[in-house]
Formats: sequence, C-alpha cells, structure tokens
Amino acid sequence: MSAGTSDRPAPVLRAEGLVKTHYGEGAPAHAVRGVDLCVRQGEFVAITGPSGAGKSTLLHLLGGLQRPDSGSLHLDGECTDAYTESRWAVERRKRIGIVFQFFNLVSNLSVADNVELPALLAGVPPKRARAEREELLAELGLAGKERSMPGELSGGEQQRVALARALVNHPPLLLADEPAGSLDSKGTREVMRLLSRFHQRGQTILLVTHDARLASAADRVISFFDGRIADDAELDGTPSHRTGISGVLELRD
Ligand SMILES: Nc1ncnc2c1ncn2[C@@H]1O[C@H](COP(=O)(O)OP(=O)(O)OP(=O)(O)O)[C@@H](O)[C@H]1O
Repeated sequence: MSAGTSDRPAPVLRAEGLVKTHYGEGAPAHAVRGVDLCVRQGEFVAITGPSGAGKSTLLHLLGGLQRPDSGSLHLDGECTDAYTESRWAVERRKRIGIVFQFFNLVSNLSVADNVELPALLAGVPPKRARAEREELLAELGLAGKERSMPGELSGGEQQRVALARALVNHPPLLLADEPAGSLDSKGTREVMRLLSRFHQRGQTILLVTHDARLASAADRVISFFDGRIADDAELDGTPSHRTGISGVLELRD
C-alpha cells in the first residue's frame, strides 16, 4: 500500500474509516466510530477493551456479519464493499473462519457433521472433507468424539469443535470473538494453547477479548475504547500506532 513496506507480509485484511451505529430502543449506540486497521498475513492480533467498547461490532463488520454505515474493507487486497449477503456467506466458508463465545454448533448434527458441513458447502469432495475432519479432530484431541452430539460435550470440547469447523477450509483469516468467554480456566488455557499453535503454523488470527491473559498470547494488542483504536502495539514493545486513551477521551462529544 505505502512505500517501504514491500518486505512485510501482505495485508489479509484492511479496513478504512469503518463506522457503525446501532439503532435500537433508546439512544443510538455509536459502536464503531472510525476504524483504520491493517492485519498482515501470519499476525496474531488481539483486540481488547471494556464491555461495550464496540469490539464485537468491529469483528462482525470485519467478517461481513454486519455492514458498516461508512468506510471500506479489503480482504486479500479485494474490496468487499459491493459484496452481497450470499457473497459474504461464500467468503466466510472459504476465506474467513469464525469462532464465537457460545460455539454456535448445530445442535442436532454430530461433531463430525458439524465440522464437515462447511467443507461440503464449499464444494470439497466428501472423502476429502472427511479426511480434513479426522485430521483436525485428532489434532484438537477429539478423536473418538465424532459421533457425539454437541450437547454431550463439555464447553471446552464444544469450543474445540467450533475451532475445527472454523479451520476445516484452511481460511487465511480466523476471527475469534471471546472464544474462551464461557469457559473455565482449564478451557481457557486449552483455547489459548490451540490458537498459539495454529498461529505458529502461520494462521492469521484476529481475537476479540476482554481477557488480558488471552490477549497476551497475541503478538499485537489493540486497545479498543469507545468505538476507536486507542492503542496499537506489538508485544515486543514497539508501538505501531498510538493514540492514547486521553486523546480519545478528548475527541468525544
Ligand atoms: N444489535 C444491536 N442493537 C443495538 N445496540 C447494539 C447492538 N449490538 C451492540 N449494540 C451496542 O453497541 C455498543 C457496542 O457493543 P459491542 O457488543 O460491540 O461491544 P463489546 O466491546 O463487544 O462489548 P462486550 O465486551 O460486552 O461484548 C454497546 O453499547 C451495545 O449495547
């Protein structure tokens, strides 16, 4: 994009001027108030901040689950602004894996079917979908659970199934929204370990969390406050962009 960055990995995701206001009961909620963000291949980025800061809304915009009021979003260099709902659904099958706090597994499908479904929907031949599923479930410590229904698994196990489902099509980008939010500390450690392992293998990850322990697994932490990026720092201590919370506070009203 700009000069002097040619030796850096390519951006997987680039957002410019994203704005989103929710209109519900009561006053409008200015959830995202102008976000510029570039996530490069292989990065593990955590977005952290207080409840209500707008983190989930931002992640929903980045995954095409909600549309911005203004601003634009590029995936792998391609502008998504004209994408239809069905195009976004295809992108989420192929290029973006998403895990949520409450797993969102299909309760009346077996573990195996939950994981294979996105592959089959993406046109992967059944034999290959099965092989991918077997490999992922083994890797995630879930071999032997294929025939179980989601409701028969612990929270940690269900989140691992959700992770397998999100990764079955080898998406260049994994979005995770409070993936350990409903888990106990053992489940949280498990999820952290798995995210780190996939990251070490080159998986690009964008994680939304208010849990500082989870955020510390990332190599770049973005502090989100009142709909804006307040701080953006590599965890080796190098600030890549720093606005400062006080600066954001001054910009309010
Ligand atoms: N669908 C919606 N309709 C109306 N208001 C919404 C909607 N979704 C979010 N909001 C509001 O937008 C603001 C940002 O919410 P969001 O869920 O993005 O924050 P968050 O940082 O993810 O919070 P948490 O950490 O509690 O999940 C809040 O004031 C919230 O009440």
